[in-house]
Amino acid sequence: MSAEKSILTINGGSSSIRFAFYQLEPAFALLLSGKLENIGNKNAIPVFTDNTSDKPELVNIQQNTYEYAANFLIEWLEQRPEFSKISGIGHRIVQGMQHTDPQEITPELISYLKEIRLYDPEHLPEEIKLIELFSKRHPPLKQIACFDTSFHAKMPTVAKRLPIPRRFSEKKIRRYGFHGLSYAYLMQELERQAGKEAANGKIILAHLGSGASLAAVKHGKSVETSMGFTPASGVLMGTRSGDIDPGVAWYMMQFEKLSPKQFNHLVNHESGLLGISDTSSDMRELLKIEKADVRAAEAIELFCYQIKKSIGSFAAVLGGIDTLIFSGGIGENIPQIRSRICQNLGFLGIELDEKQNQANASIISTDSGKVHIRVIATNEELMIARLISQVLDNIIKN
Ligand SMILES: Nc1ncnc2c1ncn2[C@@H]1O[C@H](COP(=O)(O)OP(=O)(O)O)[C@@H](O)[C@H]1O
Ligand SMILES: CC(=O)OP(=O)(O)O
Ligand SMILES: [Mg+2]
Repeated sequence: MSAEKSILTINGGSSSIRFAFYQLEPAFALLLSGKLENIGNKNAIPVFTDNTSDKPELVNIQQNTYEYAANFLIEWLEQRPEFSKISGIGHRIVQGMQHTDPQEITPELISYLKEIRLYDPEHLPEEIKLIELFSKRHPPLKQIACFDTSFHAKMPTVAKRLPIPRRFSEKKIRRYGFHGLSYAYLMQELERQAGKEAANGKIILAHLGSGASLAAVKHGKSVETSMGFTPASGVLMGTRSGDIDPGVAWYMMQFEKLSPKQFNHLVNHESGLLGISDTSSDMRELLKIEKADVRAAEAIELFCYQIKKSIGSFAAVLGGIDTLIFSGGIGENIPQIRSRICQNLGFLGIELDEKQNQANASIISTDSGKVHIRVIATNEELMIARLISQVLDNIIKN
């Protein structure tokens, strides 16, 4: 691969798009990165930030639709000198069902993703839109899909099963798990920081962002994770309910007369921290008001409680725990939340060093605590770049 070559990574979510340009040789120098946030959020203006500049550019996007925001971003990217040098674009694709390995995005793959796009209406439609916009404007550019499910693809069958009639497993309706690009990056980073032996142990990874999940990893392999068939499941999140009694779905449809679309909106956009607090999906905001507003306090309490429960059950699955890793916007930046999650987990060997924790240090466990507790900043974009570098040469040759 030529020394000039670089790639663009795109991480498109339901309300944000993150991007990064990486040089491939020397690998993986970051050339430019940024994000567009608040797309489609009723009360917020989408904001575009260029992270790498000395004077970060902050632009308010006038029209709050995904279409407009995506077009704005693509036009902005095209004007960067870095764009003319890219040899491919890597996309994070949240759900691909049986597709898990990084692969070229072909017309066949796009039509398959379109078939399943409403399985995850919060991520897939927007991800497909971005791919199609790039291919319309730059047909020769290779685009590569990197699936968020890949990290969990070899979970034991028992962890993949859903206890519904067998015929649905033929339709591949099962547990998949997500945030896999983040988990793969955290595992590589753990090995780099703590060595092979640590990365081979019993590990619980907590990716706590506006979407949140946990994974249990043994001998480097995912054995359990909190999300299942869609990223609406597992622990409660910023606006997502996480797991709820299936009977609640019945109640909502039968008695509250919610349509499937309205139910999806309820569990993905009106629930979680926002639903309980009635105020905000943003943990920082809730922490500011929790003393004065019991609803905010209750939302935070339930978040920490559910994550604590997941840690306990994952420790049971793993038969112990050697390392606990906090990541994502909340996991990386909010000591009070880490502290509340870890409270009373001493029986598992989880003991926080509060001074280190308050300092957001990379190791936040006490010397005597059996479990190594770490804070690692995740980097899904860099993981996409690493994955692409392994397949791009072959894709270009073919
Ligand atoms: N620098 C920060 N300091 C404190 N909290 C943060 C910070 N960055 C993000 N958060 C919190 O993390 C959550 C968003 O996480 P993030 O990982 O940025 O979300 P996303 O899933 O969209 O990538 C919000 O609840 C926010 O309050
Ligand atoms: C899989 C998932 O939930 O992703 P995000 O947190 O980016 O919404
Ligand atoms: Mg995220």
